Amino acid sequence: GMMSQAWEPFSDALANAPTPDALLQLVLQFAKDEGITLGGAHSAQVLLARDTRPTGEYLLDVATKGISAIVGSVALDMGILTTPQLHWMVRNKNRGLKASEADYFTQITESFRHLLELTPDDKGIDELNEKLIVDGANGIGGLKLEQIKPNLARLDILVRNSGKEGEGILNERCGADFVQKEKVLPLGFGPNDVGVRCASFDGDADRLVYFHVTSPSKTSVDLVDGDKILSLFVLFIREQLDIINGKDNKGLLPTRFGVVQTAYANGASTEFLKNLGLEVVFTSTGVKYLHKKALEYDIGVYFEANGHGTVLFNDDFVSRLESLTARLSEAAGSPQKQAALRLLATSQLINQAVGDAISGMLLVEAVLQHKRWSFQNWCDLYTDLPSKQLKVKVKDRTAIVTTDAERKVCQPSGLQELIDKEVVNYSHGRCFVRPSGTEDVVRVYAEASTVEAAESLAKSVARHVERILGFC
Ligand SMILES: CC(=O)N[C@H]1[C@@H](OP(=O)(O)O)O[C@H](CO)[C@@H](O)[C@@H]1O
Repeated sequence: GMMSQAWEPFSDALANAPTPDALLQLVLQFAKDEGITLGGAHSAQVLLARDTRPTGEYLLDVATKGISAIVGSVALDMGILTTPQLHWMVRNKNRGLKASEADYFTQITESFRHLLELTPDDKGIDELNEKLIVDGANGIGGLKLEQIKPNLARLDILVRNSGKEGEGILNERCGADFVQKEKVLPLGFGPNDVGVRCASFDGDADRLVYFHVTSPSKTSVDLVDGDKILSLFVLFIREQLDIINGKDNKGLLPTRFGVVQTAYANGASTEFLKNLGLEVVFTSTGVKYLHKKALEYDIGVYFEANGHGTVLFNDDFVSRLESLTARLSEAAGSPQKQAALRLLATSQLINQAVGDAISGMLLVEAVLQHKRWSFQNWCDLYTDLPSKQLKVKVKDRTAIVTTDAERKVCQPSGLQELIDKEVVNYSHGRCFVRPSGTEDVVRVYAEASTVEAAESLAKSVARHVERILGFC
């Protein structure tokens, strides 16, 4: 799982230790405070993996030395992997399950095949729907996808920016972050791709977005971001739960089904989900918050708009689901049994440890085939409100303190009132500011009914932030 948040100050202190001796003292003090016996009977296995960048080997070497310096701990080099593969391995190892890369591939390709077998008979697939072009961001995800491609039935996948030697630089003008933020074609895509379904991974393959090339003469794309991927998953899971439980959720498998978003979720997606009668909750930005919240449900779906997310199935719920499928064994072809089997296969396919572009993509593909939906059907679920994000460099970004899942500012006083005064001038206006957790900037996000209005709202609020916090 995620590192305990209470340990974050310690990890910050470690990273900033001024001397080797200070570092040693920090480790000793921390071990004492936390009651950790160093060099005791308990050993620790630390699983390491790296990406394709030239720095990888050096980093692996120093990490191995660091781990070996702690008596009783052993470093295991798992090779070159995507981030979600490594998370999956750690989770499986801690549960005493098979945890090799071959096991990962077998699990996702088998559960994908199983889901396709459970597609209703009357629903076929046309040729266009089988075609999928994937932008691998010149990272590790494209290489891994090439490996499993031959084992994926009913999918004709072409990988570009595949990470092969010499094809391009990691994340440069390609990848999920680029496509989602810039809303333009990644390198290697062009007029010949009009009408074909395309997906973009990020460099370490933990984010996924989809897009369509709109016209041969334009570089802009129709984007399907994390919010719409979440909405597709939610519709599919709800459909299966409704088959099992009826619309009142009082049937064979009463289920607590929750959806978790952040303030960056497009307002149109939240409205869409609420109109389905779903419980939508908000957390602060960052997967560690979303993941924790999603664990509170029998089935918890979370996504950041940037394409990072997954679907979590609670262990008890999976046991109930398994015994239900066993009980329904007499009626193998019954709709309820089929729906229960689809949920089980979904829990096997989608990574339970962290967001995973490869397994997420396979679930998208299985659901589109299940629903017999084109990319356009999916796009038309709802229309995104235009939005704009800006970064403001200030003297001290931590002067901004937020509340209500970062949607309101409580410090410095007066700033929230200024934002509110701007927002009322815009139809469908929404705006929030927060200090970034990964860059030394304040992020401004605005939404409104037109692109121009969203930009203008974001700029007005950015000016207030600069004035109050001091531009730098
Ligand atoms: C607006 C945005 O995209 N924020 C990103 C970014 O966090 P910030 O705290 O906004 O810098 O990096 C995080 C880690 O990758 C990611 O989880 C998050 O969604």
